[in-house]
Amino acid sequence: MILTIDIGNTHVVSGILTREGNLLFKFRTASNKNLTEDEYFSILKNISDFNSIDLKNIKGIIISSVVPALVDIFKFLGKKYFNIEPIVVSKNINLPFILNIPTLGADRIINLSEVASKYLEKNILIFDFGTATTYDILQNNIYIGGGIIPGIQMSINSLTEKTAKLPKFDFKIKKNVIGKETLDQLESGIYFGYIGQIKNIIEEIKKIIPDIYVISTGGLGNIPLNEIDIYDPNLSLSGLYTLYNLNNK
Ligand SMILES: Nc1ncnc2c1ncn2[C@@H]1O[C@H](COP(=O)(O)OP(=O)(O)OP(=O)(O)O)[C@@H](O)[C@H]1O
Ligand SMILES: CC(C)(CO)[C@@H](O)C(=O)NCCC(=O)O
Ligand SMILES: [K+]
Repeated sequence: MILTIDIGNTHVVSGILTREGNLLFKFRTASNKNLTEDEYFSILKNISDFNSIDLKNIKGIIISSVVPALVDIFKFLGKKYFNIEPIVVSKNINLPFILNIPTLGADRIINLSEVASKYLEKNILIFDFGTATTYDILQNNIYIGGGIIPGIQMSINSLTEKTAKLPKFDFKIKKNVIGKETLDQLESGIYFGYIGQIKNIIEEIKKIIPDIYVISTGGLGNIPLNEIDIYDPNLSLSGLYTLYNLNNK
């Protein structure tokens, strides 16, 4: 079995897959810099027991992180509990696409790796709706660039934290762009405003690459937009597995 660990700014998403790549289960923990490798292991052990998985079968670990302070904790975990030196995703490992931009986040590298190996013939645009929303473009298997905007939850949080009278609310699909009460107005504004940003970005990119195939991922990526061709909530996890196989000597 293989353990995949995707460390984001809000959540760490871990997965356990069979050697053949079947996902047995995945779980989310907060990206807590104060947690030790022992505390994280006890969470992993509990959830594995619940799923009747014997962790002694783990033979490989791969980590991607956009939080530098959290990488060591998971490397320690690998060594202490599994006697494994985890593979850490960076631009310096074997990648199935060409990457010439040195600053790209590891979470974006894993998404790109998965689409590069899965959709060999296509030009691809990936949206990832995490803490930040990112978009990335792969053309002829070369990473040509992308963009970064505030995440949906982050936009909601800053709007309600910086104002005395605006209540907390959840992102949800709305029919009315004209809101009535405050809550209704917040929901409508964020929904149509956010969707509008995404539509406009896709429209502008299609002026440059008309035949681009659009994939979305991330917890809030399941937004109903005709412009998005598919939603793949496990893109990051599959990407980690793909990179494990490319880099496991
Ligand atoms: N399994 C889930 N159940 C309920 N909500 C979810 C689930 N997964 C994601 N979400 C929601 O979607 C949001 C985005 O999730 P995602 O895992 O893509 O990114 P994140 O954890 O917020 O950010 P990052 O990956 O940058 O840490 C979460 O903040 C959460 O509100
Ligand atoms: C943009 C985020 C925060 C998205 O998680 C992450 O990918 C990151 O910190 N990236 C580093 C900068 C870059 O991707 O260009
Ligand atoms: K993520």
